[in-house]
Amino acid sequence: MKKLRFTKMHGISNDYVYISTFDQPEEDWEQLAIRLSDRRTGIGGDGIILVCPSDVADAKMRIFNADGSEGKMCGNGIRCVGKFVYDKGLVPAEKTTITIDTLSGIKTLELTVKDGKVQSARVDMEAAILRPADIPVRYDGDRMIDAPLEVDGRIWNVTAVSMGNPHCVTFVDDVDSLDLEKIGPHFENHPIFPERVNTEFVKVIDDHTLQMRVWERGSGETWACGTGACATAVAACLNGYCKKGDDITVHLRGGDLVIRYTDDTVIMTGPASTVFEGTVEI
Ligand SMILES: N[C@H](CCC[C@H](N)C(=O)O)C(=O)O
Repeated sequence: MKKLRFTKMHGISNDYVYISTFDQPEEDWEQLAIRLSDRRTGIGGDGIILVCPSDVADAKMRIFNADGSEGKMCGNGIRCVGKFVYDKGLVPAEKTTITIDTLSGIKTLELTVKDGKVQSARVDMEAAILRPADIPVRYDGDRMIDAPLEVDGRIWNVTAVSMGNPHCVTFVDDVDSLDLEKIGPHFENHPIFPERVNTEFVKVIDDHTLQMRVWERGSGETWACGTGACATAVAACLNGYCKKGDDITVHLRGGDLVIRYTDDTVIMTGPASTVFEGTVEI
């Protein structure tokens, strides 16, 4: 029986099983993501994240959702990958600005370190993508902003944004009362999103504060979504609720992220936590 070493980590309760391939062999990650994510028969998580060697960055990450599908970017995940790489000495202790390669390109992180351990990270998430074909979303206009969309018999106004992965943002008067288990899958699998979609349900608190719940592609409702918080802040600016250049606090079920949307990039700042280490028989 083979054993696999893992580290359980989370970014404001968006939790993943982190596995290093610096010193462990490749496996069937799609199947393992399904098995290890199960909160009763597995380790439990919103998916698994691989921390791999890279020739072009300090490390490379791959993320697999709980249904085994591979995502192209994970905001809460990349902060934890930065913590994993630094805390385990995969970069020198003086190196607190690191790069992580992803399927959505190389991202730069500025790590906040205390007592030799990363507490949080400021991530340059790069430019928001708004061209429908690049999100992708089947939509004729040049950007999908505040557009009506029928989902499960109701009309919602949605804004489509990619942060390297697809997001559908809709603004509502109250997020706490939404039945995401019912409505989430209808958004996730809506035919206008050929690669499915992550959906953010957002209440505007004021011009620099948002409250958000998220139904993630491949994982269902998670307690936080970093790329989703970025897409939400971008959509709030595009819809006139918030202003470009301001720090926007996004309240998620698991905690807060601070997002700044400028003309050429999106900056996300938030915590990263290690819960426990272990080995699992596979
Ligand atoms: N479910 C997402 C990947 C995880 C993103 C999220 N956990 C984050 O923190 O950005 C997708 O399939 O695009």
